[in-house]
Amino acid sequence: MFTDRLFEKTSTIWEKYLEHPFVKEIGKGSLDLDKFQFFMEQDYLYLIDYCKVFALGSAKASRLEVMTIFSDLLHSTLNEEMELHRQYAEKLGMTRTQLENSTPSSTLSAYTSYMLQKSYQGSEADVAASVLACTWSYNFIGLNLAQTEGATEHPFYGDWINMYASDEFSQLASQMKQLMNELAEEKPEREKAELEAIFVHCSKLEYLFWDMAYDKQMWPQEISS
Ligand SMILES: Cc1ncc(CO)c(N)n1
Repeated sequence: MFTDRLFEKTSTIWEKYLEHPFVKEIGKGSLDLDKFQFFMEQDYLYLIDYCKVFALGSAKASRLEVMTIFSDLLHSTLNEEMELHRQYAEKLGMTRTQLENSTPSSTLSAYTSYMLQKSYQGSEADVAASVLACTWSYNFIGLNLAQTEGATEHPFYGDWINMYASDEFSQLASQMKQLMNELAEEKPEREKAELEAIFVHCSKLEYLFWDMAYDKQMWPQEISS
């Protein structure tokens, strides 16, 4: 299957997610709150653009079935995944307005600009390739962290792990994989290679996003005003 090929191609990068200190410290429950807060602020902005990408998928869908998958993902991201961020923001003493108006980091811009550009320009298959690494890798990480002793019961980070390891989120990830397989099946090798390149690029950007969060990377000090 096409997604097996994608997984093989990115397995080294994906293994590195699990070794990343940000991910490991969420699992241990020891991650500094300020790093997590920075991550959630950037991730909320990320999810706003991610929703737009799903909307583009719906607009470009050739069949109602595909339109439904993209719109279901849009709906659950807006109402379930982003609700997790709103709840964490409340615990961290942030208002919704603050959450929506954070300054986008350079890594965030690089990531969402890339997904949006591929999705505006390309077909429904390009949209699927642009979002697949996101949905799938968070489920991969969530399921992995859920195996760590006590991680899902952690009073602060447990909710985050439970969201991405949940049956509902696993269902969304497998729907996306299935859709990618269906859409790639009929494509010539040249187009498959293009879809693979999008997936690899997004997988690398996912790694950069963990790095950005752990180091709370914004713009260089001298140009950040
Ligand atoms: C950066 C990033 N990738 C993927 C997901 C999963 O939806 C997320 N919340 N944030």
